[in-house]
Amino acid sequence: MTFSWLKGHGTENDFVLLPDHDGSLHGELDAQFVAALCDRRRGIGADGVLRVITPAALGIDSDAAWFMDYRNADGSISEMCGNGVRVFARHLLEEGLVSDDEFLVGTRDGDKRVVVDGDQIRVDMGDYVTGGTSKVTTAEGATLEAREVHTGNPHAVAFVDDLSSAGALLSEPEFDRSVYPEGVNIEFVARRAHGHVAMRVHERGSGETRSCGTGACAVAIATALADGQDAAAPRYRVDVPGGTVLVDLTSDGHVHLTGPAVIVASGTMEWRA
Ligand SMILES: N[C@@H](CCC[C@H](N)C(=O)O)C(=O)O
Repeated sequence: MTFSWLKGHGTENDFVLLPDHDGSLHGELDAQFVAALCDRRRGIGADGVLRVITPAALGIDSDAAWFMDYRNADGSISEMCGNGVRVFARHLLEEGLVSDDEFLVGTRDGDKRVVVDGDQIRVDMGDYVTGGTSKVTTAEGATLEAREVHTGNPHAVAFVDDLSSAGALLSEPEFDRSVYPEGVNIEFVARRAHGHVAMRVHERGSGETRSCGTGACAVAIATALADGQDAAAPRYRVDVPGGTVLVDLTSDGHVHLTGPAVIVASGTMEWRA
C-alpha cells in the first residue's frame, strides 16, 4: 500500500498524520497498522495517529469541514487530544485546507474552535467535569491520591512535591477500575509558583509522553480546585517535559489550551509490513 504521511508535534507530543480525505485509503484504520506506524523501531514512531478526514466520510454529524480521527500509539481510540488538535490545525492551514486562521475541528468530543496566532494555537476545549479522588500506585510502589477530571477524556491528577516521585513510568500505574472503567491518563503535578505548575504524564494507550494537552487542562482544573475559588488563577502555565502550554479557565465554564504546533516532515510511504 502506498500513502502519504506527515509528522508533527505539539510540545514534543508527536503524531503521524494520515491524509485520507474521503476515507477510501485507510478504510476502518486497523489498530495493528496504527501500532506498527507508531512503533519507534518498526515504524515512523509517534505517540499517536491523526487521520485527516471529513466528518461525512465517517458518518459523523459536525459543523467542521475536517475531522481529527485520533488513535493512540497502541491503536486504541480516544475521544480527544489537545496537542493533536493543534498539530491537526497547523496541517490544515499549511496545506490550504482552511482559508482563515480561525475554524472548527471535528473530534469525537465535539467540534473545537481553533485560533491560530503565529506559532501559538489556542483551542476552546469546551466544558469539563470533575469528580472525587481515588488512589494511583506507581510501579515503584508510591500510592498517591488523584483527582478525577474529564476534559473530553479521563484523567487522574496526583499532586507531588517532586516530579521524580512518579518514578520511571515505564509501566502504567495502578488505578481504580471502578472509577475509570475505560482506562485513564495519569498526571503527576508539582507546584512551581502561583498559577504555575509542572507535570509528567502516563497516557492511556501511549505510555509516558513528553506532553499531554487534555492532561495539562486537567492539571490546571485540579490546581484551581485545590487553590479554591478566591485564590484560583485565571490562567495556569503548565510546564511539561517537552515545553510549556497555557491553560485558561473562562467564566463560561470552558477550558482553553494554548501552545505551539509544528509539522516537521512529510513523505510518501510504501508500507511493506
Ligand atoms: N496526548 C493527548 C491525549 C491523547 C489521548 C489519551 N492518550 C487518551 O487515551 O485519552 C493530548 O494532548 O491531549
